[in-house]
Amino acid sequence: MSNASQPTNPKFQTTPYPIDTMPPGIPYIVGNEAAERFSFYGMKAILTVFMTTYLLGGNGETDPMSDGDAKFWVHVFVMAAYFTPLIGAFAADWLFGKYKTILWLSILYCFGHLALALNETRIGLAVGLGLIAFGTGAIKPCVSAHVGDQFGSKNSHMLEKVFGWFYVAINLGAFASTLLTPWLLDRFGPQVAFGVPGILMAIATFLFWMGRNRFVHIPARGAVFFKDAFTGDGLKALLNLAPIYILVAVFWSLFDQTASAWVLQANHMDRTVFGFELLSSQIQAANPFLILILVPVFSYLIYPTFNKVFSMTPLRRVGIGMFLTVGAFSISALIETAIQNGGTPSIGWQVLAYIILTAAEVMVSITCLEFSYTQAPNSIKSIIMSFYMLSVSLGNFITAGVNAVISNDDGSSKLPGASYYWFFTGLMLVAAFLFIIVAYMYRGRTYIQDSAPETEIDAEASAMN
Ligand SMILES: CN(CC(=O)O)C(=O)CN
Repeated sequence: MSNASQPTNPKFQTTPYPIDTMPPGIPYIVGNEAAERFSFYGMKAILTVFMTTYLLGGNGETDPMSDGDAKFWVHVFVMAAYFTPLIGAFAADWLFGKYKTILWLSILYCFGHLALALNETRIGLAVGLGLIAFGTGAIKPCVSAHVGDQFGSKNSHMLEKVFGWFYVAINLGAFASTLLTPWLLDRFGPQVAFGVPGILMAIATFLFWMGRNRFVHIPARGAVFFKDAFTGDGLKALLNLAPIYILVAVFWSLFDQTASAWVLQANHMDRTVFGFELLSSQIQAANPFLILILVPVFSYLIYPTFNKVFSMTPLRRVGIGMFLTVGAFSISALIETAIQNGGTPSIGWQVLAYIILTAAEVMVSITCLEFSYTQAPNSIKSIIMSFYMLSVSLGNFITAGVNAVISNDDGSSKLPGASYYWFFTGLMLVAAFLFIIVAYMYRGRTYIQDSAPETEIDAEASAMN
């Protein structure tokens, strides 16, 4: 299938380089992603504390939100940030191609950071978060698909490892910013704390532009896009993947509570580590830090070792990851019981929950990224990636929805204390069992940019066996 449906700059390479080594555009994409994720996670890390402590009213006095409202709005924001990928994917695959879509929307994203840094009221918050949700979400599926587009049949064997390293870059940025921005907020206030992530987003945009002559630019499909996307192979791939994404949404519903419920829980824990008292929002840095350790451990030790006795196919990894998430949330439920009984448990218990949850993330999230890319027909790679990202949006919709339903008028909760955590643990357990059935029934095909698709049987074998 030819990709050259829409004109593109004639200087640009429009098919993968016929090489068996690392494509030359990868360092620019990975560098861009690390800086962009620094900006996103830095801002997100301080969001709950900003809303519940620093937010100003129209009269310039502090006018903070309640814990319940902050939890609700954080999840609405993340839900929006993972809904807009669909818009970016349409823009990229149908009209503009991935490069232009990413570049223009990144500029919009920078303005979002600017609004947060310059206006500390609900207006600045709404405008800033609106622009950021649109920018970060709409570029996200395009960036992931752009990684895959750099590879052809000769170097496609490197895809699994590259998606692993891509994820490491994300978390390198996230780790640095999750430690730094809470400290900036505490020390210098919201303008500096929101301003620094904005500068990093500007650097991310510049880095991406620098890579323009090294990238493979797969052109947009133009008029034939809708036919490709919603008939034949495109529709089949979407329908095959939909049940998987719906169940993976439950994983994200729990995972993203590390930015809300777990931060609020950490307020009631003993956060002293080696004589230093960490801020409750800084504990979130445990996740990206653990990713940096666990990705190589899984790639080079756990998967190869397990593969000798039990093939760790993509769908099996995702299923195991879901059961691990049940374990992680059970620990947070037990921590909550201890707090309700008047205790001040050590933050070490939450770190233990983070270790299990991050192992689950490696198995669910990285696998889904690579799996979604390979299962998507070539002309709608961004679209399929955006449908995967909708599962994150759906997950946060579930969390925001549950929080809205359980909140009483007086600010108390219908699921008080540990019952809140047990509710989500039970939901995850049900989803994990259903996933076993869905994975068993999955039928799909593998597509790489310059090769013919594998047959259903081949792809099924590589997915399940
Ligand atoms: C949720 N992610 C992926 C991302 O793209 O941000 C993480 O890396 C969380 N550790």
